[in-house]
Amino acid sequence: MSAQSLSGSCLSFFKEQLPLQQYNSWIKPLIFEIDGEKLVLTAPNSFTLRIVQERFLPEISKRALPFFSSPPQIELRIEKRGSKVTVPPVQQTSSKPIAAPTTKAVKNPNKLNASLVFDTFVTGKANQLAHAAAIQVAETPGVAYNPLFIYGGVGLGKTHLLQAIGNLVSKQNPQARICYIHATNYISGVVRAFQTKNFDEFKQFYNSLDLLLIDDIQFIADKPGTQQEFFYTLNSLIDTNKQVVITCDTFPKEITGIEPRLTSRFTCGLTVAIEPPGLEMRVAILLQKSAASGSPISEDVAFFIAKHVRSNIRELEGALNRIEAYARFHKRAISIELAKEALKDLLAAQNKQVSMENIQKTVADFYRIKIVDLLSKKRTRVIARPRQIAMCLARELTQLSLPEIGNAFGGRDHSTVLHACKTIESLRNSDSALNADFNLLNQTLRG
Ligand SMILES: Nc1ncnc2c1ncn2[C@@H]1O[C@H](COP(=O)(O)OP(=O)(O)OP(=O)(O)O)[C@@H](O)[C@H]1O
Repeated sequence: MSAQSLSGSCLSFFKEQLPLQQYNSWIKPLIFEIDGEKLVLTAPNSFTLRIVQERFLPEISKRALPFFSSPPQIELRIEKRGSKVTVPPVQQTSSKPIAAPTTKAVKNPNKLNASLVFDTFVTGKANQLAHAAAIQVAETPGVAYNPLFIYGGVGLGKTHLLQAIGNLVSKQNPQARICYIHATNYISGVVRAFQTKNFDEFKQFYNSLDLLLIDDIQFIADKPGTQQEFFYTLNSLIDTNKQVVITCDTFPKEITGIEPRLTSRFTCGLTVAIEPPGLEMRVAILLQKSAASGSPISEDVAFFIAKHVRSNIRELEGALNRIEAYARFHKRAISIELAKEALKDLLAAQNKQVSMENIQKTVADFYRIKIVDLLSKKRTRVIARPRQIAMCLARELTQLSLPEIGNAFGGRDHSTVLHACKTIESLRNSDSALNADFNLLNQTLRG
């Protein structure tokens, strides 16, 4: 029996049971794989993963039973950059090669990527603080902000900045001992150190670094052994003025499953957000990327793409690549007409509006409140704030008018919706945790 039949069984079950928007958001993107006696489920992002874990796992386990000889172990993963984040062997890089602490020579996908430098990083309001902090840290490692903690949604440039810091430090000081590592690989290193009882070597390796760049730290959630080890590493490096830079998909205090002493250590240097880029910045990125690839596009075309691809920079790059490939294949120059043809599927998908039902359900799930409360007259902060966020998202993601939105939230006045939008806009500037929630919800709803 194959993973395909298992996936088919789950998909058809949930398609019948759930509203289409929910099915499309949470179930359809899942990848089902069978690995021996294990079911591996891969979700496109951590939010989807959390929702699946909380709401659908029992039913998925039930549906999986006939495909295994005993109740299967279920492993959850997140898909990243076209490949899945699993727990591969430890790899690290250094401007001066450093022996890996627990692995034999392996291919090194975590090597510093020479193209991810500050010169190719376009800046704008959404990332200028993070960019400035990154430059300062790269120019004076261990002195300015330690650790530097950069957080933001998927595909917004966190890895790029992390790598740019590594590349600049390496250029300025070729002797520096630098390690760029994805958190999943760090976890794997801890596991191997346990297995091979090689903790001294493991600790020694990390404690000897001049610069530790650790990507997507949220993956160490619910891994107490790794957290303990990382806590010691972090303290040891910071205490000896060695620079640590950490990236994460959310604000430190918002990561669940991480010990408070560690999250509090994360915030003792500088915490900066990267936000989704605005229209002009998306245009600037497209112009830069197309010029770098040798087929510069016009501003008109860049505006056209940027207006339609709003979720993140990785998707912007994807759209540009698709247009360039389409133009090459058809031997035509890039124009708005050609861009429309190349992005036909994407544009068609976008025309399907995000529904009010999906916004309310997603926000309620996210804040763990009931939809009826969201629509009720209750004014307690735990209900009122998510309600204002949902209204603000509805304004941004649907074509509905203010009175229509008010109506959908238990018959409220249009001025209440306007007030909610203004409140959230202002809070997004002053409350970084709320801003991160808003961005995550926005990205999830946009799909
Ligand atoms: N400001 C920018 N200027 C130019 N390119 C950018 C910028 N931000 C991101 N990119 C490009 O967008 C792509 C995605 O960025 P990156 O991998 O750094 O995102 P991320 O925030 O680490 O995402 P994830 O959370 O999925 O790991 C990369 O190819 C990167 O070079």
